[in-house]
Amino acid sequence: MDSLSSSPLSPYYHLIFTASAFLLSGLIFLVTYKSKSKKLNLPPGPPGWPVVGNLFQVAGSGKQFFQYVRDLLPEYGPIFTLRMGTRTMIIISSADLAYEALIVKGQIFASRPRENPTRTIFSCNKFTVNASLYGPVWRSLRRNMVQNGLSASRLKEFRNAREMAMEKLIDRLKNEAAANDGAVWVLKNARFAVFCILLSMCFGVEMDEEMIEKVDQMMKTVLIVLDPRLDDYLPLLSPFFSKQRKRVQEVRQQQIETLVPLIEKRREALRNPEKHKNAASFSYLDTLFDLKIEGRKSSPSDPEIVTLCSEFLNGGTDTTGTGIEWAVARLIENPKIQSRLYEEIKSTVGVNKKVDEKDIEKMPYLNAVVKELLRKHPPTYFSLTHAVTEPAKLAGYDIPTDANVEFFLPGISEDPNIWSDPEKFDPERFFTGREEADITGVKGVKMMPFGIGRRICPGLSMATVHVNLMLARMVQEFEWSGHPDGNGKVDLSEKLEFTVVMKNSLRAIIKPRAQ
Ligand code: HEM
Repeated sequence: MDSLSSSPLSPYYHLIFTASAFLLSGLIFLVTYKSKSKKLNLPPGPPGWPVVGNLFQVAGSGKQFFQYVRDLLPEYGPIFTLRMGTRTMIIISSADLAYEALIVKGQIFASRPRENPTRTIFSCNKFTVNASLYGPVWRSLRRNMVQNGLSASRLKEFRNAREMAMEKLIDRLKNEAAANDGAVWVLKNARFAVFCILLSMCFGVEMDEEMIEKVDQMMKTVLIVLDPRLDDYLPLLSPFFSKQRKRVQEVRQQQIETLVPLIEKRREALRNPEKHKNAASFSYLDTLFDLKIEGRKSSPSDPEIVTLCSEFLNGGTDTTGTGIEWAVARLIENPKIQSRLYEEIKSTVGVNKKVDEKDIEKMPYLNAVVKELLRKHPPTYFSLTHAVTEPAKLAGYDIPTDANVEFFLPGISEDPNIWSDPEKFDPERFFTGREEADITGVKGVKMMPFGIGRRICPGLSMATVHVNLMLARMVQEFEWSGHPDGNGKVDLSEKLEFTVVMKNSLRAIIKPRAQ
């Protein structure tokens, strides 16, 4: 995701003239760059300008970045280069090349690129699972998250938290609908529900709704300041961004001040369990206090713990919420799919019992709807940015170690060469077994909403449970239809907001199901 999941750079477009003033000083860079890139056989790409490369073409195009990339595919094919100021981006959009890079040459393509200064501050100098270079720190942090935080047995322990969050979600929807002639906002409510689950898994302490809102608001503020700026691509311009740099420091401070009290509260609960009977018996945070990191003597500091907890919360909140928003939109657009799903729910759990996560495995149609959802609407259109650990080759081109290697996911999951009717939202393709796809990529790649290979999303299993469970509960309780403002129809336009959400946030009408 990195730079790619951001909004376009158009607000900075006026700075184009300022940038021109720097062209001269950038000439030295250009000469060095040219002599370096001459020796390299980089993938082709649209011709750019000196120093700034394709940066202003992208920013001035008026298109979202993913749209800009999508429009280049017919001309430049499955692997091409964009030069964004000092960054070289290599964009890969074919299943075969993704498989070759991330599975066959998985170890070489498993690292991350250098970060911009803002990200370095929030990642505590790459001390997170997602940002760390391929090496001992990544191994220690990832192993801890997968084996201690997100293992199957740990996931079971949080069943209660999931059930409570589902109850709260249904109540919130009922109350909102009652106050608004049946209308509810989908993304906001789904996001909140998953955030509650992740918060309780992360901190293991009780929180009232006000505190939950406060942490959520803070996380959103962090995402906003993480949006890339022009000086991330043209560091020469950084003197113009001192106000923004100050803001970054303030937000980081605010993040620490919001989360450290929760960390302290958990420490206290662990020290005095008899006084904190409502605290969970386990939390992700517990695994961080004395975590051993290969090659390091000290366990994580409080600011590092803040960063690791934020990663846990951020990784699963918007991604899952976005998935639910698109799922509901598709069910409104296709009432037959919605009825069929409801019929499956009724025939699996009956009318009096609420769907729980054990039922999900017995619902092949629900599973097919969710898989089709992740194919057609991968919540992030780019996987996180990769980098190679050593100079490499892909499709005969050079991949230098300082390049950002980006995987454009819809290029794969909507490829007409590997999918029939890829444009169509059609769960039937998976339900009937007409088409199949191994989501982990091990047996071959056809879609990769969670990435594949060594850096595959460690939250895959949990996230799949969350999406299935939430969707099943929402459909079990309510019949969903379009809002009268859109004449009952849904507008499927997209926009980038960390994840790719609906351009017009989905407002739906809900009607409780007759029991
Ligand atoms: C529907 C929900 C989710 C989607 C679509 C999703 C998608 C992704 C993608 C595309 C990547 C990048 C893989 C790569 O680098 O090639 C990723 C990485 C990651 N995800 Fe998720 N994710 C989801 C939920 C979660 C959850 C619930 C968590 C944890 C609580 C999580 C934590 C992470 C972490 C830590 C990484 C970095 C892994 C690494 O660099 O080794 N994600 N995810």
